[in-house]
Amino acid sequence: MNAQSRTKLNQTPEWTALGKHREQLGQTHLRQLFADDPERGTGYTLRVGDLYLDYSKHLVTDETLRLLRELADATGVAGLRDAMFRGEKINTTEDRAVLHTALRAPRDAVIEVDGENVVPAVHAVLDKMAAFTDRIRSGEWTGHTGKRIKNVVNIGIGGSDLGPAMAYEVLRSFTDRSLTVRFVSNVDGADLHEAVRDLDPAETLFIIASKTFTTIETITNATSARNWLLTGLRADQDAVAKHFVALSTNAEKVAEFGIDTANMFEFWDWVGGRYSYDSAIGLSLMIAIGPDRFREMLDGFHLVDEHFRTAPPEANAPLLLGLLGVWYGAFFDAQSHAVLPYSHYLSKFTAYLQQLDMESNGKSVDRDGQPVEWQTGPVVWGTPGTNGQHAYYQLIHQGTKIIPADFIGFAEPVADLLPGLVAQHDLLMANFFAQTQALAFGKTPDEVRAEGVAEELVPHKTFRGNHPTTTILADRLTPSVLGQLIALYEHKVFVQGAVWNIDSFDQWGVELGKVLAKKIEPVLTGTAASAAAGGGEQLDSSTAALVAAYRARRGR
Ligand SMILES: O=P(O)(O)OC[C@H]1O[C@](O)(CO)[C@@H](O)[C@@H]1O
Repeated sequence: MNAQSRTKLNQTPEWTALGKHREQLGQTHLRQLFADDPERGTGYTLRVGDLYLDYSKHLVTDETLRLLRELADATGVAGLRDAMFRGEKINTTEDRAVLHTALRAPRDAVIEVDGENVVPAVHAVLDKMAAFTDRIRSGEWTGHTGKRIKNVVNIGIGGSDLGPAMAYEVLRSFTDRSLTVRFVSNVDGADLHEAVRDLDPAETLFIIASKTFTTIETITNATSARNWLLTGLRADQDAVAKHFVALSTNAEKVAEFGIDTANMFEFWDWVGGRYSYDSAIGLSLMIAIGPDRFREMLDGFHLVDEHFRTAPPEANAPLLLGLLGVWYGAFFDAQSHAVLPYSHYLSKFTAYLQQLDMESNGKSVDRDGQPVEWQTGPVVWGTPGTNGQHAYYQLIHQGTKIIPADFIGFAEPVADLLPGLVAQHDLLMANFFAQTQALAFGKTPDEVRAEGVAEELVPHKTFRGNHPTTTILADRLTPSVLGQLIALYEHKVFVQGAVWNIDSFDQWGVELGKVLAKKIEPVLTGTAASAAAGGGEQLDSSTAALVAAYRARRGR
């Protein structure tokens, strides 16, 4: 559908129909929905690759799902999806194709951007990464002094950090334990300090990951890392070649920094930063888990890409998850979405999803630049489940807000868990199943009374239930399963952006802060033309007072 001629979302008949349906649904309880349909727990499920997805504990009926699919039809989700897979420039504000799906396409696929098949270049870079990985892991690649590389430090931020840092944690049990792999992102010097303080520079490889190679945090940390290395080795610039490689789209800036472009692993402007960890940005991960495991992960991504592209709407998992989010945002006023993994290895999973979802769909104008009149992306949050149970679950169970949540768990513990710890997995998973049950069905006042609870405590011990959750269960956390999970969320975010008619692939909202920081920094250091006046810029009275207090504390 042409964005220019598109009817506003909240003026479509499909939206109106959903609104009416919501009114009819009223306070209908999940207890009722389950009582009405004994097959609900098995019927409202999908299987995608290795993922078993249960959406029965959602506040939906067959009619809700039908109306939501009609909304997807009316808003042209399938058309936009096909345009994305074809390599059309659907990121209109940046005039770019959106082709992270090409990063995991098989060698013989043909995907064209501006008339050129991009798949051979994708595989050429993957092959180059694999060859480099093998040289590092075998010890063939040595540092400037001839020592074997034992430490790998990835320096990047946002999409050039969160993906590999998350996936490294997730796949720890598949990593080469003889290598130390660390991730530095924060421009706070403490981050780099803690990452390198116990490392031998002669054994350390820095991977500078930056799509643009202009990101101030990354270039600042990379420069400091270079100084640390050269000082530690008492070497000159020549040492850089054996200790620094770059992951970037910008060869000119890489060369300017002093990294040989032969040691650069390329990607392309049609890979968004938050969609990039299966590109060259994943090099640190590939070094940690090896090329074969990395390719298994890509196959997992591809499996879900194909599912999203070809599965019918009623069995299409990303479509379903995306539409459920639209439903709660629009018709239940849900403001946030919790992602609660029951796996310690997924401890950085939600942080990764925050960028994926919130940088993509945190928009308030539509594709034509008109203000939207409906909720867009939710606040995404969460930490591993059992820890959350002893912290914020109270609010999810008994607070005043509705917080749809995803529960992610695995039937088997990871392969190399110490034998004595394997038994704990049943307890972990008992909590996993118990929580979605408690959230859905709650505990009525009568049930509380039946336990002999004093009347004045009954309201406090009642759980109203009816809190919607999705359960995602897989047999085991493997590289392929990780790829499947990430692709599932990528496409869910895509579906929501398509329905809301926003550009999910730009991120103009990060720019203003960057520009202002550039202006304020010389004021802090006293190198601005007129520090008091904000380097020629008039600071507002609050910021001016804060800056003055800072400068005074630093003796300036
Ligand atoms: O890879 P780069 O160019 O250093 O950018 C890092 C991150 O900065 C952002 O542009 C936001 O500032 C993200 O979209 C991106 O992932």
